Amino acid sequence: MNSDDAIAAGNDAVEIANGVHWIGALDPGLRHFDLILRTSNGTSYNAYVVRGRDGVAVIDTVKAEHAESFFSRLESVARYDEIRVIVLNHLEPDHTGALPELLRRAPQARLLISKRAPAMLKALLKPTTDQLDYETADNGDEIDLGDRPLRFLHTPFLHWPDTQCTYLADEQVLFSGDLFGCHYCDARLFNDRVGDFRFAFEYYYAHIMRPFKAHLRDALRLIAPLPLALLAPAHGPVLRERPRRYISRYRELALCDEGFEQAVTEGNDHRSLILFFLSAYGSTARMADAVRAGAERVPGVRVSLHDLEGGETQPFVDLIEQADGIVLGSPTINGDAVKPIWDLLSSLTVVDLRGKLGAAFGSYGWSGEAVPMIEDRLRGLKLRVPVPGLRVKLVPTEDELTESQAFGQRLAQALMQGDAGAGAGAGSDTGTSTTRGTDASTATDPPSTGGGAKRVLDFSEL
Ligand SMILES: Cc1cc2nc3c(=O)[nH]c(=O)nc-3n(C[C@H](O)[C@H](O)[C@H](O)COP(=O)(O)O)c2cc1C
Repeated sequence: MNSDDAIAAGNDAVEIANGVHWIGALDPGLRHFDLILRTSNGTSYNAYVVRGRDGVAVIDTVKAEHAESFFSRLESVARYDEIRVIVLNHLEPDHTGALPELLRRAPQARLLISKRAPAMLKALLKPTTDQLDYETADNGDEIDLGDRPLRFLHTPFLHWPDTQCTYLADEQVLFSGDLFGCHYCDARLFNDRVGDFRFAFEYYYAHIMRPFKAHLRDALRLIAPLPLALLAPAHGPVLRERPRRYISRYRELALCDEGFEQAVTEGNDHRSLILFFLSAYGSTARMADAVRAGAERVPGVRVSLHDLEGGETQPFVDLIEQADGIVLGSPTINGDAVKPIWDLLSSLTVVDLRGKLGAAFGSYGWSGEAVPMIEDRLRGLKLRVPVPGLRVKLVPTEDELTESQAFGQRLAQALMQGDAGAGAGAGSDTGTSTTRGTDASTATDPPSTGGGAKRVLDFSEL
C-alpha cells in the first residue's frame, strides 16, 4: 500500500521508504503498558522489512497476540524463503513475541542481535526453543543485502541492556527501537498525518528513557552525524517530517539538568539538601525544623523543607533529580513509614540517584520502624546514607531538638565533604543493607564477540 493511503483497513504493508515497508501491528484497545504506563489511545508495535538485491531483512517483530497481522503484512511484501536476516533491535516481548514462529517459517534466516543480547535471548526463549543460532553485532558492524548495507549502532539501555539501532544508509532510515518511540496508535502511521502525539512522546520519554540519560547522551552522539530522512521507531508514528526535531527534543531532555549539575558541583557554589516530612501530631515536624536549622549552619549548603501532607509527590521528582541530598522525615504508623513517603520514593525510579546523599528521621511511639525502612529504601535506590537515621520517642525534648539540629549539621557536613557526583557514595555508606543490584550505568559490556560472530545458544546449559 502506498504511504499516502490509510492503513487501518486490511493487513497490507505500508511502504515508508524505497524498498522499506512497515509490517507492524496496531493495538488501539491497550490501556496499560509494562504495568507502569497508561496508553490512553493504545499503541503500535512497529516492525519493518528492507528489500535488497539478495533478499530481505526483517527488523523486529510484534507482540505474540498480534502475530497474525504481522505475518499477513510480511507475506504481502516478501516470501519467507527470501528472508536472509532477522534483526532484533530490542528483545522485550512486545517486539519478539512473533519471533519463534517467524524462525519456524524462515529457518534459513540469520538472527542478528546486539552484543549484549545473548543472555537475555536465551532467558526469554528457553520455554519454547531448545537451541538457537544467532550472530551478534557491535557498534559499526554491517550486514549486506547485496546492494544495501545495514549498519548497527550500539545503544544499550534504551530501554533494556540489549538495545541497538539499525541504520539503512542509502535511504537514510534509522530503525531506532524504543528510542523516539511512543505509545500512540494511529492508522495513518506517519507523524505528519496522525493526531497530536506530543504528549505521548514526552510521556514515553519520561518513563522509558529518562532513567538512562547517560546512555541516551551516548546514543545521541552516535546518531548525530548520520544523514537522516526518517526515524522508524518500534512504537508510535514513523517520523518522516523533520525527524531531527525529535532528536533535538531528546537532546534537550537528556541535557536539561546536566548543565545545572555541573554548575553546582564544578563551581562549588552550593550543595542543595531537600527535606521532606509528614507529621500527624507535630513531633516529626518539630524535628524537621531543627534538622533544617542545623543543616543551614554549614556554609555552602542550601536547604529547603517540604511538607508532603495532602499533595502530590510527582512534582518533586525534578527537584530531587537536581538536588545533592534528600532527607525524609516520617512518624512510624502501624509499623511503617507513611504512604506519601513511599509514593515519593517509588516515583524516583525514573531518575538516577546514585551517589546522592540520603537520610531519614522521625518520631515514633514504641517500635519505630519508619526510619530504618526508609534508609533501606534509600540504599536500594543507590543513594549513600553516611549518617545513621535519627529517631525520637514521641514528643521531642529540647535536648532531642538540639540533637536533631546536630543531625542536620552532620548531614550538611557530609554533603560538603562527600562527592555528590555519581557513584561517590559506595565507599562511605555506613549502613548495613548495602546489597546492590547490577547497576544500569556501571554494568560493563561483555567482551565483544566482534562483528557478525556466530554463536549457538545451547539451552541445555540452564
Ligand atoms: C494510628 C497510629 C499508629 C501508630 N503505630 C505506631 C507503630 O506501629 N509503632 C510506633 O513506634 N509508633 C506508632 N505510633 C505512634 C506514633 O509514631 C507517634 O505518635 C509519633 O510521635 C507521631 O509523630 P508525629 O507527631 O510526627 O505524627 C502510631 C500512632 C498512630 C496515631
